Amino acid sequence: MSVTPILLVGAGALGSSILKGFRRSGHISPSDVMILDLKPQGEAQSYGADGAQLNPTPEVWARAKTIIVAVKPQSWRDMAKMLAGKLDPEAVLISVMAGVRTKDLAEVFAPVKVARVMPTTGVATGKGVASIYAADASALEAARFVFEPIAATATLSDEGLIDAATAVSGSGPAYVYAFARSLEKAALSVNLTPADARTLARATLISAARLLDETGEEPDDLIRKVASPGGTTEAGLKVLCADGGLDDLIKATVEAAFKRSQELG
Ligand SMILES: NC(=O)C1=CN([C@@H]2O[C@H](COP(=O)(O)OP(=O)(O)OC[C@H]3O[C@@H](n4cnc5c(N)ncnc54)[C@H](O)[C@@H]3O)[C@@H](O)[C@H]2O)C=CC1
Ligand SMILES: O=C(O)[C@@H]1CCC=N1
Repeated sequence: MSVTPILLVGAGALGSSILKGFRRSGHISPSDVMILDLKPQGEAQSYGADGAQLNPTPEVWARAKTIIVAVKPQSWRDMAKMLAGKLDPEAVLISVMAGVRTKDLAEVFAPVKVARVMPTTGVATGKGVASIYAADASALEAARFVFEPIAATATLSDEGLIDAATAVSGSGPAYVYAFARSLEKAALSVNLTPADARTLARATLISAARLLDETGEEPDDLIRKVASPGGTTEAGLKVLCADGGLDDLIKATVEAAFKRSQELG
């Protein structure tokens, strides 16, 4: 199976993160990448300088073996008008768009095979998260080849689960950043300086995540190691988790994102 050259359509927040991930992992080199974007910015430009083809002619991009579509769900049909009928029939199209269904993509791009992937912007670090769904074996293989070196992956058995993955991990980094923001604000309210509040909130989140990663321990076990009986953490957790409040809030958050993902297509 030949995965390259890869055509990335849309080098915005996520597309650029994917490019940065390729740079980190080295499994796809810039010379194996073509980029189509209406207004190519930073990472796309620097890929161009390093050998990627930036907005090449259709004769050139039509040779792509893998097409990664990373435009907004609302603009995919406009983008499709430009690509449909011009792609290599043996190519695989990987959509990272929330909500847009395989059935709709296949209708426009057949006989090109389709995979759906829901990554996080963390792929930029080479340690993102990506959920993968493809009914076709070659499409699944291509999606794994592209994303496994830059993300912890989950292969989903049913396309409907992509909406769930979108709500949990696709959107998830923003929930974590929102928590960081709240912790920083709270640090100010107990009189830390803005600079210290920023450092402590961020470093706490990063070091806690690192411990979760490196120890493989369950959150409950890690909580027990922080929370002394009758101590400060216990006092804080009594507020944070009172009456299942945190569970309820996160559940409602994920359900709202899940519903929106179902609507987006
Ligand atoms: N940002 C994120 O964390 C995640 C985003 N996604 C999905 O990735 C997709 C892209 O999202 P973002 O990167 O956040 O959006 P974005 O707005 O930052 O990037 C979209 C890019 O597509 C380009 N574009 C639009 N129409 C085009 C066309 N016809 N031809 C070529 N380029 C075109 C724009 O110039 C822009 O650079 C969305 O479908 C979203 O659902 C999925 C997972 C995570
Ligand atoms: O907010 C969104 O719709 C996209 C999908 C997951 C993350 N960002």
